[in-house]
Amino acid sequence: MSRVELAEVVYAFGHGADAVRAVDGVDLVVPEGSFTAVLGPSGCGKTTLLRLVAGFLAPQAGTIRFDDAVVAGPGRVVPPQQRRVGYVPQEGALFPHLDVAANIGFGLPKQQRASAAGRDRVAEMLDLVELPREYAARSPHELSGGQQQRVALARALAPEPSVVLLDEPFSSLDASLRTTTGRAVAHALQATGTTAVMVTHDQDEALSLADQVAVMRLGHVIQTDAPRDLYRAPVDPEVGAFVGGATVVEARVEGDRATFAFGSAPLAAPAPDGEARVLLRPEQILVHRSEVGARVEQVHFYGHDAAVRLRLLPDGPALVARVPGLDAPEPGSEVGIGVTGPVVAYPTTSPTGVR
Ligand SMILES: Nc1ncnc2c1ncn2[C@@H]1O[C@H](COP(=O)(O)OP(=O)(O)OP(=O)(O)O)[C@@H](O)[C@H]1O
Repeated sequence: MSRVELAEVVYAFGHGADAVRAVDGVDLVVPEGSFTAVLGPSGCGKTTLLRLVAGFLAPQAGTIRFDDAVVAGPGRVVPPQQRRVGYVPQEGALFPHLDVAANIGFGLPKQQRASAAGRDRVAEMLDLVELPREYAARSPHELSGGQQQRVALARALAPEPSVVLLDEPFSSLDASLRTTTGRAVAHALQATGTTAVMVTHDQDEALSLADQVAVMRLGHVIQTDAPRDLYRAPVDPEVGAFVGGATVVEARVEGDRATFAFGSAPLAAPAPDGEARVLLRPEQILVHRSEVGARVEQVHFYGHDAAVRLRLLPDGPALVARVPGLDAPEPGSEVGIGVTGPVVAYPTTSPTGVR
């Protein structure tokens, strides 16, 4: 398994004034054996980045390394088949005319495929992705979408690749299958110590499955962090809102605290004194029945919890709080609000702050 490193990688589609810089100077380190999610909205350059790592595209500038070996850089481009990359596409990836065993064995050396060692490897891979061994004889159309994606991962892992690349691998699955398949895939990658890069536009998927998340915007990677750190201290409010529910309110920073219209909170990270905006997560906003400070505008009940949309009285900004489902106040009622836990403050004048 390899560490993957991208340094100042650029790829533009088209030429001159019409060129689209899909990947615009990306730096990214994927540690050996880690699972990195590249997260960003549609069109931000995720797929292009993955195709550059796979070798389907060659960068116009910058360098891509697998461990110490340059696989793409000035004057050198190693073709995809020599990079030993496993690729798991969105769907429909399996060969429909081959059974599961032949699909999984496809990337193994020819002499190994029909041998006992090849059959053992297929069985081992089925175990790894938590599918019954009997499925080896099935055709892809006899499997559910989630099972097909597990087989696609087994096929990618069978030849022991340097790195596995996953391109929105669960996007065609329904919500519950997405979760179970995602967990099984993450578990198989971890069990084999595989270096993996997955692109996704789904923040829940990125935060729950990956060891580190690289957030992309307009061709740039703007933050790479462990899921918790990304959620707790996003580099700017836009990243904060992209990775979870967020309300941004005006505040004033003094020392290690931020004060805003309905209270104050300690800072999660140092920020300069003065005018600022703070990012509040819905679960940080507390609702008190005994006080009055905000009107409940809407309640979205999800069972285990509820999203409560509040308006600061008399005519202040809107906030969203997340409370245990059965504790949700009634729409139209008036409640008090507070904030728990540290907050991140962004100077109002920051070039990355919300304008
Ligand atoms: N073959 C192409 N020719 C011209 N422009 C392209 C081509 N492929 C992609 N682009 C442009 O490059 C940018 C990045 O595309 P890319 O497919 O990498 O984004 P993405 O983040 O993977 O999006 P999605 O989540 O929708 O797949 C977009 O602006 C897209 O329109």
